[in-house]
Amino acid sequence: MIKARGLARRFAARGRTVDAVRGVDIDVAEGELVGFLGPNGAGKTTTLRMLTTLLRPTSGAATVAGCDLLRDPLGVRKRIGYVAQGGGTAPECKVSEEIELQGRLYGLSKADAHRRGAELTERLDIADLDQRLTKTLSGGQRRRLDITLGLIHDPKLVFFDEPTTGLDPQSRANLWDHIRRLRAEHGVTLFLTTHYLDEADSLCDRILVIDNGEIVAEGSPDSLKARVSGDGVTIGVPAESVPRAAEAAAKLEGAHEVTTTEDTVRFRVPRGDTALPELLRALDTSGVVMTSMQVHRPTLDDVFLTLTGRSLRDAEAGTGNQTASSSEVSHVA
Ligand SMILES: Nc1ncnc2c1ncn2[C@@H]1O[C@H](COP(=O)(O)OP(=O)(O)OP(=O)(O)O)[C@@H](O)[C@H]1O
Repeated sequence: MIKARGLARRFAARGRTVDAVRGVDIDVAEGELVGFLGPNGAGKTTTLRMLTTLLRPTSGAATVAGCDLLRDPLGVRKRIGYVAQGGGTAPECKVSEEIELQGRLYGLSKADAHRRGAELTERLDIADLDQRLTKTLSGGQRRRLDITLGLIHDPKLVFFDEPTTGLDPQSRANLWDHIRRLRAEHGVTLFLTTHYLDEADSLCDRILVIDNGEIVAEGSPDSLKARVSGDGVTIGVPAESVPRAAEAAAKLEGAHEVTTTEDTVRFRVPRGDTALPELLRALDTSGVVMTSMQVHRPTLDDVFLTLTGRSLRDAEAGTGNQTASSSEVSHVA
């Protein structure tokens, strides 16, 4: 469904150049649900905009839904759906009018637009909202309307840009269910961007991890997590015992990545559950009283940390969108 090779995009802004995407290869097979995961500013939206013909690549080539991205952008547009980050609904429009308008834009007859709209809103549990003004919808309802609009022309490949950003946890889980059902019942291929680790983990068959414009890892959530060697263990100890506790942890078989804070010791071991009794004995012998203990299976954040040396959460907080405020000087093709 998607085959991209060396896709790159450079922006020039205020005399500076930003290599937003640095030659990525992407393969997505029919029926897959693939997530594009990375921190703010990693290049997710830029890649998505290239794949959906909204932005011309600086270099590289791609086939999307059977059409050549550069030679046949119209063919690509007809065959794909795109659910953008902010959504595109007009606030004073009724839901039914918005759906009809979108259908007509894609060349459907009024009757077909209504039929298809009714089918989708029914599946997305917003069928009873068709007479409401779009500005009165909740965040979750609005996202489901955005999805209806993106799927009105029955595309076989749909791009979602951060589908659940801004939603509360319950609405997010609800939207995930809808997305899963769309795939199961319509056989749609889905490509979504996200910076939520739990979203990528629970929703996607396969994840591409992007950082700084480059794909740094790719695989199923489980296979990515299997790359992180071992469980993470964090123990709390009184400040004066930290050096002794760290020493005891480092002596455990297979222990690595031992780090300390003022009152905790963290490390990785192949099996956290079996290492703990041994650690407790060692701490006892050294006269250290443990105040708390946590063992966690590897997460996608650990994967990101292992790959880049930074936690995805820190990357979010720290380096985000350095040039977000710079004006765009390179325009959409
Ligand atoms: N029009 C533009 N002009 C200049 N720089 C841009 C432009 N669009 C994006 N960039 C820069 O390219 C880099 C990648 O941005 P992009 O929006 O693709 O990241 P992202 O991973 O989608 O981030 P987010 O999760 O915040 O949406 C960032 O450094 C961004 O500031």
